[in-house]
Formats: sequence, C-alpha cells, structure tokens
Amino acid sequence: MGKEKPQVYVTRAGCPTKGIDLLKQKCDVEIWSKPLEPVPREELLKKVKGKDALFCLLTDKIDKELLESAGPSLKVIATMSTGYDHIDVPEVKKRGIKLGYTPDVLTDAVAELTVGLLLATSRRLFEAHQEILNGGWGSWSPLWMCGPGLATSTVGIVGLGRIGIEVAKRLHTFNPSQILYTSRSDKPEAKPFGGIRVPLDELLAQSDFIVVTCALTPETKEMFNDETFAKMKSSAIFVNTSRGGVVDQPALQRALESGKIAAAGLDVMTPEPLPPDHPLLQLKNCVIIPHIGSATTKTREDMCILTAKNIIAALQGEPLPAEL
Ligand SMILES: O=CC(=O)O
Repeated sequence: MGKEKPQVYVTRAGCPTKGIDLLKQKCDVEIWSKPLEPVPREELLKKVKGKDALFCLLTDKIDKELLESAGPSLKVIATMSTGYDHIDVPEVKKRGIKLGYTPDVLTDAVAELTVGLLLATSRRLFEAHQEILNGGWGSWSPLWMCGPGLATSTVGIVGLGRIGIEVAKRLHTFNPSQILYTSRSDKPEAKPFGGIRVPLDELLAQSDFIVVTCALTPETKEMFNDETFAKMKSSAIFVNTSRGGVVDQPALQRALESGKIAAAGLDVMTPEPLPPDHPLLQLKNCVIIPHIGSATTKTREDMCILTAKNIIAALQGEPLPAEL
C-alpha cells in the first residue's frame, strides 16, 4: 500500500467491529449507514466509483454495471459470505479484480442450524408451539403432533461439500440406517459416517430426509421442481439451507399442498425477505426461518474479520486468505 490510504466501501453498517477496525487501521473506510437495509443500488453505484476495495454482502448484486461504475481503481471485492451467486465471477476475473469470500468459518454454524431446522420440521416444533398458543393442546394424545424420527431413517444430502459433510457427521449421531449423498466424485470424507454416493434419482426415491447443501449454480438452479418432487417419498422431509434459487418454489408449494411430500424446512427462499403474506407461510407443513444459517455471533465476527483480511491482503499484493 502507498502513502495514501486505500479507499474501501462497506455496504452495510453494523458489521462486527473487530473486522471493521482491522480495515480502518489500513484503509479509509466509508460505510453505508443502515444496519438492516441493503444500500440502494443507485447509492452503491455512486459510492463504489474510484474505490480501491469493496466489502459487500450477499444482498449486493455485483455485476458488469457495478464494475464499470467502480472503474479501474477497484482491486478487490470481498463478500462477507460463502455463497457467491450474487457475483458475476467471470466479469470480476476478466478485470483482474481479486475476489474474496468466507468459506470454512461458517461451516459449523450452518451445519448446526441445518440440523435444528430438520428437527423443527420433522418434529413440528413451530406448529406445536402454535397449538399451545391457540388452545389446541387438549391433553397428551397418542398420535397428536407426531412426525418421523431420524433413527433408522435414510438421510440424503444433495451436494456433499464442506457444509454437507458437517451436516452428515452430526446427523450420523442420530443413528439413521444410511446416509446417501450426491456428488461428482466419491468423497473420502464420507467414510466415517458410512456415506454412500448415489445418483440423484436414487437419493430422491430412497430418502426420508432430503437435505440440500449444494451451491446455487446454473446447473443446480431450480433442480427441485415438479419432476424431482414427484420422485420423492410422500413422507419425505425436504430441508434447504443453501439458496432459494435451487428450488422452483411454486412447485414446492404444490408438493406441500398436495401431499406429494410431507414437509419442508427452509432457511433460504425466493425472494428474501419473503413477504409476510406469502402463501408458503400459511402452510403448517412448511417451516420457514429468515436466512440465519451462519447467524452465531462468533461466526459473523469471524466472517467479518476474514472479509477484512481478504481486502487488506489483496491491497498489499499478498495472497488472499480465502480467494475465490
Ligand atoms: O448464506 C450465507 C453465506 O453464503 O454466507
């Protein structure tokens, strides 16, 4: 870095201070003022002009228009996320701009949340709580609020990456009879939990729990649709903590309404935020939480620190700790 401090734009207020303080030691930092709202597009296009670095979130679209608006000074973009479907990666690379993201530091948090969401869905926790509030808890009853258990079940993980592996390890301790997974190649990491690689259709047909942890790419976009839901068991529980875009959402709604599948647990959906009057929120067999997979305080702090470190390394001409 030269004598003048590099200019960084941070697209959200309220990022953990440890990471932002790191940035402030080395850079001039300008921050969008609102913690709960993404920076409006026009403002972002204006603010990014002439900046050396951009610290962004998954709510900011990073495309050709933005890169052109930033101009040739932009050396690095670091997203405080592991997913990068909001970024036009080829456009960024074409310009020689470094790209940082935050894998690994959120893996445990997302895996924990995925297990929590699966259990909340299968054991109907939100519905059961609602029954207490609305007076529906008459007495302990033999089949009231029953759902499937994990023990002796078949679990299917779609996309056995870092997060999928940690989900599988945790679910293994609930004693399922088998854990199936899809992946381009066999994963040696699946050995400890006896994971079996199968074609997608086999996973869909056999699994009692289908857990989606794959990235959103052109290949996975809306891979869960009328056709794939039709291949699942009518008792299947579908859980998605990856990206809403992997699901054709109207098809999911049809599957839940018609009983083609039993229930779904979603941490991600389309759009986000989901409007409070969205029909999916009316379904008792659909558990929806607001994209909080990585939301532990420590994880968000680690994500922010890693994003800051990615920016500082790139500006110093050093290898990024987590480069895409
Ligand atoms: O969804 C969260 C992330 O991609 O970090």
